[in-house]
Amino acid sequence: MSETRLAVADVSVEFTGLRALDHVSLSVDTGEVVGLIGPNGSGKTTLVNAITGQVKLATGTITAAGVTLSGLSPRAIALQGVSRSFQIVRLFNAMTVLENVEAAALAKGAGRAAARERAEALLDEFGLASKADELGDSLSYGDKRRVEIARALAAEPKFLLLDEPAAGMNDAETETLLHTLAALPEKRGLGLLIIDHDMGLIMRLCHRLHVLASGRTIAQGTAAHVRAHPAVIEAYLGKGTAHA
Ligand SMILES: Nc1ncnc2c1ncn2[C@@H]1O[C@H](COP(=O)(O)OP(=O)(O)OP(=O)(O)O)[C@@H](O)[C@H]1O
Repeated sequence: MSETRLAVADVSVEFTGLRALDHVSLSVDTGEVVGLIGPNGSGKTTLVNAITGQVKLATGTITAAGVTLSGLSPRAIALQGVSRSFQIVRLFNAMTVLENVEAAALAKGAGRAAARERAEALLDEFGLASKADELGDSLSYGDKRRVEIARALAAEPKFLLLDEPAAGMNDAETETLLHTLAALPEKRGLGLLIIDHDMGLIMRLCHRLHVLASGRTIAQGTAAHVRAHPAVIEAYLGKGTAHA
């Protein structure tokens, strides 16, 4: 079992009357960016929820750096070095940007001075230093998304899972985010799993792609391999959408 791998093995998730994930296996190694794509309702967010303990598994196991995550609480999973952002941003609106990021470092056990230092460095990295004292609630949508990623990183994760980080960003913001995210795996020694509907972003950022349709893996591999895969073409064209 690899000490540097997030491994999802044979995972199924069931909701009443619906198998949202059907025996899915996927891995993310340290230093790697893996894109999770697929049409609407294909199970992408459910897979991230399964990894972070928000939904129960009907089959399978999930390990991070050799530690079994399945069965642990979301908080215990976070403490094992798995951080995430949400499709719908969840900031502490009554706290400042700096406090939002600092809180995540404190929750992971950093002392006050170290947490402040870590939070300030992250705000710099994400172009948010000038907004440090603004309340979460007052930020633009793009800024909220950046704060959420900075907050996830404040926990110094081994694996970072991002659910549509570029949603609602304009082209310039997306471009800046692309460069920031691309640098993360090497700079911070982490593995990145990213869901996004922006295929330009996904194709440029990811080393490998994993494609879901109706809860099943239909293709995986490089962008070139996946783009040419008949099942992928059919899944997208069949639904009349290119939404990932
Ligand atoms: N808590 C839940 N209870 C019941 N059904 C759910 C729940 N969460 C998700 N589903 C269903 O599971 C399926 C997969 O949903 P999921 O949100 O994982 O898809 P997705 O690929 O992330 O979609 P999108 O691209 O639209 O965000 C959908 O049919 C969805 O309606």
